[in-house]
Amino acid sequence: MFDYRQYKRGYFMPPVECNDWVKKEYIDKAPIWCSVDLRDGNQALVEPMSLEQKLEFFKLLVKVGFKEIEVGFPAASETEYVFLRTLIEKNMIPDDVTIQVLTQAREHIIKKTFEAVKGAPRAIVHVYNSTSLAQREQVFRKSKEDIKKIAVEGAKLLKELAAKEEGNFAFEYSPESFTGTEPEYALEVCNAVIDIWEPTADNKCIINLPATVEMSLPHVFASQVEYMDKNLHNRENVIISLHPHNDRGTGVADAELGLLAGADRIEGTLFGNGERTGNVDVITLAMNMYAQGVNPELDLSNMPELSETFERLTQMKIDDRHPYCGKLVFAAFSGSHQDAISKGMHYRIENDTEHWTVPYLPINPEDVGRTYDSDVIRINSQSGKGGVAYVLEHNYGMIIPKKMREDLGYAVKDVSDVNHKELTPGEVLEIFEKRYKKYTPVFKITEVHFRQIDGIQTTVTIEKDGEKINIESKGNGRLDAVSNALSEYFNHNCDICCYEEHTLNNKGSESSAIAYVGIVSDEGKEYYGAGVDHDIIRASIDALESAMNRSLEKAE
Ligand SMILES: CC(=O)SCCNC(=O)CCNC(=O)[C@H](O)C(C)(C)COP(=O)(O)OP(=O)(O)OC[C@H]1O[C@@H](n2cnc3c(N)ncnc32)[C@H](O)[C@@H]1OP(=O)(O)O
Ligand SMILES: CC(C)C(=O)C(=O)O
Ligand SMILES: [Mg+2]
Repeated sequence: MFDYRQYKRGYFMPPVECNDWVKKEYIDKAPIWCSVDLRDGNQALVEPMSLEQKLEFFKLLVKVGFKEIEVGFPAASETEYVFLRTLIEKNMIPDDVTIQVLTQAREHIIKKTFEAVKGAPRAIVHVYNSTSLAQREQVFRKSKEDIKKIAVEGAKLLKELAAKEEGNFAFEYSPESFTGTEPEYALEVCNAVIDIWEPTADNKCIINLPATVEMSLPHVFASQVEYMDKNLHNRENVIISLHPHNDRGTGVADAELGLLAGADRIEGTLFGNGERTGNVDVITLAMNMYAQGVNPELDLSNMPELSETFERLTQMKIDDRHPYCGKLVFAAFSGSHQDAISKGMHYRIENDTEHWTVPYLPINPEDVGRTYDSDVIRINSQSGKGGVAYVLEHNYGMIIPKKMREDLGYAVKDVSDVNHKELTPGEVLEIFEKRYKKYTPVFKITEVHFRQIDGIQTTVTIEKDGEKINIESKGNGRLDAVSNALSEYFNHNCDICCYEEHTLNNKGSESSAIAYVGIVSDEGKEYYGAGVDHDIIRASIDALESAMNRSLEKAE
């Protein structure tokens, strides 16, 4: 049954208008980040991570710069318990990192959690119970008062056990399923918890507002957060944390608007792994800040390493289009994008190396460990001359003349179209060489001599149909003289419409020159050739020879 009428909106708006967040334009500082990869991310995996895998993941999170890491639900399984004990007993928790553990608001589970966390230098104990209308009615079958009591009893037990234990404990409470909870009621429960914990400036507590299941447009969530922000008791000593999931595909928007609405902290995961459609993706959030000139306070400079480790440890796959880290997110196949990127890159070098403004690339791919060579301009049948020229320049130092680019662009596009495949830079070079270098189906120039008498006089020896022929001619310059010789002999126009040359710095060999020559045929069509030689005259004559051959071949 595909019937929309079975669904209705399950969220609740705050009782008063809460839309001050609308006036804020952007997020101006990084929130407190808390990774929940090892808990929420892990509980969503087909095969939760082993001890060794969790240890490696923990090190990765520390390297990225998380200062708060939810390491698990120690009452859940032996692996979770042993992992936590290993971190503590082997002193693996850096001084500036605080671990966090999750527990249901149930006495035996809270007690087991405190046992597990014994000896930790610092820990956030995170307790939760569901508060939504649906969970109250269907799962717990309890009144609002009874559900609040679960939270209050849990909060009391945390305080009591922490007082008995040696250690530096902070507390976090989540009204789980907050997004399906009436905001006034969520507020009442959270305030009851805060009143028990009595947080101070030196010992703040965390109230975590989860979008356990995303139920609304992100602006509704932001209004709910703002309502809590404005009405929580002892607000200055409370850290408001958000924990968005991504059921509607707007987890990032929830987090961003929620931060505008007053939140201080974000719980999320790398690449958005997590229950169902995932937790909010911390990488996208952080990179969104970074791309607006705000320090995200996470080091995401080696995205390929992060991606590889994540995929290996979780068996999850990062989508090719995943923001900032997918394989294709910096790739431009289409002609107009390539052209703009290529021009933007040149503009950057010539005008402003300090700021990144290249069209179509929100950030510099090199910032996250990607390369221009293989990641940005990629060639297929959607590509254009700008992209093809960029690939040759970037990979082989060839600066294709503007006039020649269209001819080359269509030649490359056609090959890709016919073969139905992307072309590597090497294959683009091969097309260039086949088409323009030493292209001699009609004749070959075997010798050229010049004499400087009354301009330039030349004898050009060509080989045609197995025969050697000497042609005498003259011109204003050497190339002009050879062009005249060919034109006269073949009785075919060979006017030069394009001539450019530059040195080619081939790694490992002496530098050579490349010349590009374009000629106009009798029918007014342009034909191009290229030549490479240590001697620039030789390179130019080779280029002219190829262009003339193509022109004659077409005329035949
Ligand atoms: C949104 C989230 O991600 S929340 C985190 C979810 N993560 C996990 O659940 C992973 C780890 N969990 C587990 O390993 C197990 O659930 C355990 C070990 C914690 C508990 O196991 P069990 O007691 O066997 O099972 P279960 O979780 O089904 O318990 C259900 C009971 O706890 C109650 N309960 C569930 N959550 C809570 C809570 N947060 N606070 C208080 N009671 C709760 C239920 O109402 C139910 O009560 P009932 O026995 O009276 O019907
Ligand atoms: C435990 C809570 C915070 C949770 O994971 C959720 O509500 O999504
Ligand atoms: Mg969650």
